[in-house]
Amino acid sequence: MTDAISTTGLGRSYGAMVALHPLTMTVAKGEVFGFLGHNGAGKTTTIQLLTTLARPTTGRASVAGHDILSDGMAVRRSIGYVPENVRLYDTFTTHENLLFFAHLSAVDNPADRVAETLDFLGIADLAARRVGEFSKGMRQRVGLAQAILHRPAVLFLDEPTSGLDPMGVKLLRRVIERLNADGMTIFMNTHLLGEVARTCTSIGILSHGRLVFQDRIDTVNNLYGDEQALEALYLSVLPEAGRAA
Ligand SMILES: Nc1ncnc2c1ncn2[C@@H]1O[C@H](COP(=O)(O)OP(=O)(O)OP(=O)(O)O)[C@@H](O)[C@H]1O
Repeated sequence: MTDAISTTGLGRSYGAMVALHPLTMTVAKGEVFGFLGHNGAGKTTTIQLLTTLARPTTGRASVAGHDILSDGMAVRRSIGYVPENVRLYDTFTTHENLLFFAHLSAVDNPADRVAETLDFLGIADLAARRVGEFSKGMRQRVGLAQAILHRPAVLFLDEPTSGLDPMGVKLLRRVIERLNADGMTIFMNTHLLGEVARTCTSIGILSHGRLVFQDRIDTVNNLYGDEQALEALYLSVLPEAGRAA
């Protein structure tokens, strides 16, 4: 299997509102895929379908080799997901939260795995603190720890940099690189073109629920050069965004 994600005509409507028009695309194993698009373009909807949190109204998809409709449990076991607003148990400490999730996902040696994951992310100092008192950026980091506890094949990140300070963004970039170097495929929704140019190996751009661009980032960089040029590409496929800018 070479594709981490494969969709065929995958779509979702809410009543008359089409959030995602039938989407056919693949993300190869080992990619860091950046999913771009304006507010309301359908990025979160796509992640919700691929993580089995929402059911498609058309089409199908497989994630880590498992069908999202017929084998949702296997999909959920193979993925990690950090939503834009991480949900944690506020009265528990970081360690208690992670231990709980480690038991839920039946990892071997849960306490060791929690400690390793906290060390890996450089947040061991948060272990004994209660999550309810954390800033958004701190919660994001604990959410990321939770998402990678079971070493998923595919990691979904929805706006992972929102709430992070510049140092946090830099640390996240390094974490993504290290996870990817270990073979994890990363699928991230983001608005930060600079991060995409630096971190991603391929990109897709959604506009009003339709995929309007997909290519490898080195091709984009060769064609368009630097970050400003990626912005120019982005605005050229989203003409209405260009007018608003
Ligand atoms: N549960 C829902 N009920 C009705 N409409 C919805 C629902 N969820 C999403 N939508 C609509 O689907 C469209 C796509 O939303 P989505 O959240 O996927 O966009 P997005 O690209 O993630 O946006 P953002 O960058 O602002 O997070 C929007 O028009 C949104 O209003």
